[in-house]
Amino acid sequence: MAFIELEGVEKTFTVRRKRGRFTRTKDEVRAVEGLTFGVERGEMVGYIGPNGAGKSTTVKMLTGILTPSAGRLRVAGVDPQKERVRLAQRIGVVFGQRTTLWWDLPLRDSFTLVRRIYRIPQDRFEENLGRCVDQLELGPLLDTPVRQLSLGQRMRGDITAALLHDPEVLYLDEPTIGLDILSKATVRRFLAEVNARGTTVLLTTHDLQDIEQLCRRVMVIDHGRVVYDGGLEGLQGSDGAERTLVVDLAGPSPAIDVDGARVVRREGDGERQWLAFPAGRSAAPLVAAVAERYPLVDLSVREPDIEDVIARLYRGVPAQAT
Ligand SMILES: Nc1ncnc2c1ncn2[C@@H]1O[C@H](COP(=O)(O)OP(=O)(O)OP(=O)(O)O)[C@@H](O)[C@H]1O
Repeated sequence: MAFIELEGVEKTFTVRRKRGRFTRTKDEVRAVEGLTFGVERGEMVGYIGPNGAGKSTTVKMLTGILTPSAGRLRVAGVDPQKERVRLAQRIGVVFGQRTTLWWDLPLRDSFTLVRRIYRIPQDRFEENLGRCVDQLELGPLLDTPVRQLSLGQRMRGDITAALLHDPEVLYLDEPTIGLDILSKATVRRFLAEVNARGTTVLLTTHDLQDIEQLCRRVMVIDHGRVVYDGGLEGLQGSDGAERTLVVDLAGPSPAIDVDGARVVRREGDGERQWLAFPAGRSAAPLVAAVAERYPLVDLSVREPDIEDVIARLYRGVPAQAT
């Protein structure tokens, strides 16, 4: 059995809506339907999808906050709904949009409270705190009340709070949202290190650079279903994705006309042109065709833009999955 395992998991919300003065109707929202996947111990997996895809609902079920309407779910062998408190000792959660720290207390006191809540032995607490403070550069901030911290500083505090009890699994929901470039780099470096030490990480983010830099595996979810599960490279080579051949010609030229590619951009009088072609196809025949008919001086191939590929993937999924 995988470390995190979901089998046919569904979650339906019933929403009561007022229609007219006396009538109310019940609408069903299927947040997650038939979700099946496994994550092995020690993996770091990107869990991405458009707004409303069902990501938060999944994480809430994995932490035991929500109960699935159907299906089976296990985290580290534990059923989150039945043993939520026991599971809490083994997982850490960071929600980028809201803090779990105490607003009026200095950062240091928030960490002490976390120690008491999780009953963390003093030596383990000190060792973990020391490492986080050091790597996340929190030393000068320990006596600052949380409300006075910048978003990036607060986020680093939240990540620390989630790791003090040595969780085996870490769920991260938008851990770099709103951070400046330096804070993002610090947080990413730290998360890579946390994962390298053996913590299993499920990372939800809209910043695809987080995924590119941290995750070998990515799951794309849309309308409550997994629509892609694999490496980022596979996503770049998936249906509809395109690579671009950039060609430099010896002089002005009309739009290049060759089979299997189309000009998407021309610079100057056509000395430089960009040709899009399916990502899964080899560039060699295309290069040969261009070289035969045009005065080719230089060329390069660009991989598909990952944002673009994912946008296509989202659009390609039918709105009403059956
Ligand atoms: N408590 C609730 N009651 C009713 N509907 C809900 C509830 N929670 C979520 N939903 C609906 O379930 C669907 C999935 O929502 P969810 O929050 O899981 O998406 P998400 O992928 O996390 O989105 P985002 O990227 O915006 O956070 C949406 O249609 C949402 O409106």
